[in-house]
Amino acid sequence: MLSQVQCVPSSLCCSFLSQLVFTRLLSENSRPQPSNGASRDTEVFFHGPVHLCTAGVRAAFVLSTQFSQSGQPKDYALPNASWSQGMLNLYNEFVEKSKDGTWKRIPSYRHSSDSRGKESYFLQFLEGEKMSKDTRLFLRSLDEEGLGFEYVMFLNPSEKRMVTVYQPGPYLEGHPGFAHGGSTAAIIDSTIGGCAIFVAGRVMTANLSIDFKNPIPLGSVVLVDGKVNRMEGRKVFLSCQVWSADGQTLHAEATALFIQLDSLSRR
Ligand SMILES: CCCCCCCCCCCC(=O)SCCNC(=O)CCNC(=O)[C@H](O)C(C)(C)COP(=O)(O)OP(=O)(O)OC[C@H]1O[C@@H](n2cnc3c(N)ncnc32)[C@H](O)[C@@H]1OP(=O)(O)O
Repeated sequence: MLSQVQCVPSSLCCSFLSQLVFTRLLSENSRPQPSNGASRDTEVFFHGPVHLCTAGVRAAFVLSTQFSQSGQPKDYALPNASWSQGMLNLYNEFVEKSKDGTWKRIPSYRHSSDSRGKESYFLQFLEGEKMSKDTRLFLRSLDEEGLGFEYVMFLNPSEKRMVTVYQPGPYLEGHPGFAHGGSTAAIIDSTIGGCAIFVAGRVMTANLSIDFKNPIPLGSVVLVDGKVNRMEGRKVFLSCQVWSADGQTLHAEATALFIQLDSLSRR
């Protein structure tokens, strides 16, 4: 099957009120699912008015889950209870590879305003843009662990390569039991987007072409492996493959063109 995907939105803009409504929808209608199994019980419906009391409690919950106990922004690229053993194994493998500096784990925050960690050079370019504190980065837009995009990225600077250890959750369902192709496109776009930002600073996706080879079961673990192939002026050419954790199944292959938005070159 050959499909072309262009233009994946990079962020979701949520007002505070819509966050409250959204978190209530989640609390009323969803139950965290075991991440190692596909779930069909993932549709969200609105049943009634939002009670302020409940919303307040939910808001407090949301805020408390976005910050660690030290008050620092929560780094979402660390293991949580929804990660399967397969996810942990791949994560540990790359943590091990990071000990000599070859690879570098990329921290990941929910809001653009959380992007000031010392290693978050990928996201610093957002600081100059007018985004409110309530603006959520697309792949981190859910409040509960394991439902959507669970992932951690590792950068290999010398190879201009980024791998993402990725476990799609039940909210990303397309065909029953499998990840929607748009969600696969989003994780590919973000993985190679990180590569492109690393070599070229501020960039946008101009073209993303994906061959979907085999469906990705929800709750399974895949490795998204992207790299920069070459740069020509402002054009950054990249490629990416999505493999099952055991390396036996090629789920998707992609090529992409990103365009550098200004002359700021980071490498
Ligand atoms: C770790 C943290 C993780 C976090 C990392 C987070 C990463 C997030 C990644 C998300 C990225 C996105 O989804 S971004 C959202 C989706 N993308 C967009 O919305 C982009 C919309 N398009 C645009 O804004 C524009 O078209 C641009 C910026 C792409 C290009 O406009 P421009 O700057 O005026 O450049 P332009 O002169 O048109 O083109 C420059 C050169 O590129 C070529 N070019 C332009 N577009 C194309 C194209 N589609 N296919 C072929 N070639 C093209 C032109 O021919 C030209 O070549 P020559 O004549 O020089 O040879």
